[in-house]
Amino acid sequence: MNAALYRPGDSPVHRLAPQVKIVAAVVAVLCVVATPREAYWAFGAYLLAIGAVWAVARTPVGWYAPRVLIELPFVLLAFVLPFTGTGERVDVLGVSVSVSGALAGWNILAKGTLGVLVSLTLAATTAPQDLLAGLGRLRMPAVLVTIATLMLRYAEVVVAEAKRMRVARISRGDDPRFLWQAGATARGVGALFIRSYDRGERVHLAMVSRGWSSVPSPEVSRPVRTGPALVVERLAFAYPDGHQALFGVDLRVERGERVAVLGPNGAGKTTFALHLNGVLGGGSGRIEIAGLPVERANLKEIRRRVGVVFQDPDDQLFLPTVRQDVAFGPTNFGVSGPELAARVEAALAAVGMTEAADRSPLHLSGGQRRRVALATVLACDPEILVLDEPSANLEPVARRELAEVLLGLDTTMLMITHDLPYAAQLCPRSVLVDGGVVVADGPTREILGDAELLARHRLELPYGFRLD
Ligand SMILES: Nc1ncnc2c1ncn2[C@@H]1O[C@H](COP(=O)(O)OP(=O)(O)OP(=O)(O)O)[C@@H](O)[C@H]1O
Repeated sequence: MNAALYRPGDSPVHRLAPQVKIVAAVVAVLCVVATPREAYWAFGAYLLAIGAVWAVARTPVGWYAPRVLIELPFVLLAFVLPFTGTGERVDVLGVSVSVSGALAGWNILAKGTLGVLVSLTLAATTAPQDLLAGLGRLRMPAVLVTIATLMLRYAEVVVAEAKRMRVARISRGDDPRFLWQAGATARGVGALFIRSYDRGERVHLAMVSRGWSSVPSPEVSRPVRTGPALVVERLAFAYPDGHQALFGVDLRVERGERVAVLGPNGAGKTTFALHLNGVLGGGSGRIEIAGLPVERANLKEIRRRVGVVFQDPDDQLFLPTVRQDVAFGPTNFGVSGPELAARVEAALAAVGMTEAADRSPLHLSGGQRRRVALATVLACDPEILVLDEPSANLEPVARRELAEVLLGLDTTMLMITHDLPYAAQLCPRSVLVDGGVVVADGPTREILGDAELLARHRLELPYGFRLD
């Protein structure tokens, strides 16, 4: 939705500092609100001023027209008030209308419309992340900036989920235009909010894992890196609802190793991965990344070192363009200017998505999104790359191309996968997780060659696949 509200451009209005535009918009709205409702000339002047800003911003009236529909509730209220108001009444075309009700309706309609137009003008000429940066520069309380950031993404999530559910309903013979489908529509709205809440939470986790923080964090320190890339000792964790997902995981990974994390559904693989850069925590045990303990004081540095590519690329992508999404992580880690541009270009080139830099991630195919999601993490230049189901939903060619990209990286890699041939191709070593513990650890070929071990943990090689 934020992409739908923002209309990229290069006008003087677009180039104005976002904090200046935010202050101007707030002042404009306050002036509108304080204007006496009988000062009709003033409302006309406001409208002219807004029109002048549109002209300078080169945003046509047609761009605003459909979006102005969000003020529909104001219009309905303004329409009802003249009929329900009390006090002196007059006849208009044979209908009795309350004078004070009509004035109240006009007041709401005029001020509501102007307020909405000012907000739309701000949103149309300022990219969402610039708006958030502007709020930050205005020293808005961090909690408000956090809420605004998440509201933007949440709005987008709700719209995307609604579209998907609508398509799914129509494809099963439902026609949401008909009134008798209202019951199904209402149930759909309930499901929509639950689903979008879940996704909103996952998006939040993905943002946090790329160094996003609502509160200013200390500069990233770069302590000397010593020892193995990763050491995990007796890691145990229960979710807030009491469900124990990890029961004491032990793992040691040397630098440059590529390790597959295998295991049946619900084994605890994703829960484990989310601990590696402190997105989940609060259990017991110890994790060290290149000698640095994963604990609150080190989280920024840990998240720079450990990049997690989430299972669903839609959780990872939330900005209007691919380029902005790829720049999100490094920006959080303090990279800017030419270095930032170079990182973004290099990450997009590594995954073969340079051409898509200025497209909306929402308009890409599943395979392309997966590659961009990988680029968003590569741009952070992590020492350890954690991939959750990288080959899921990929067509064979995209799957092979992704394998080539991954084989070309020299980072330490942990790859959670159900795709056993992919594990065999990419990872010399595998760990098998089940019931929240590591049940086997060794060369991938040995683990995949042990049919009994695989069967005990609900794993099997695909039909026709042979280990050479
Ligand atoms: N937010 C949550 N709250 C409570 N329990 C959860 C939550 N997320 C996961 N679990 C539970 O924790 C256990 C481990 O889940 P996890 O997602 O880590 O498994 P997984 O090995 O990644 O599974 P899959 O292969 O299906 O992705 C499961 O039993 C799951 O139901």
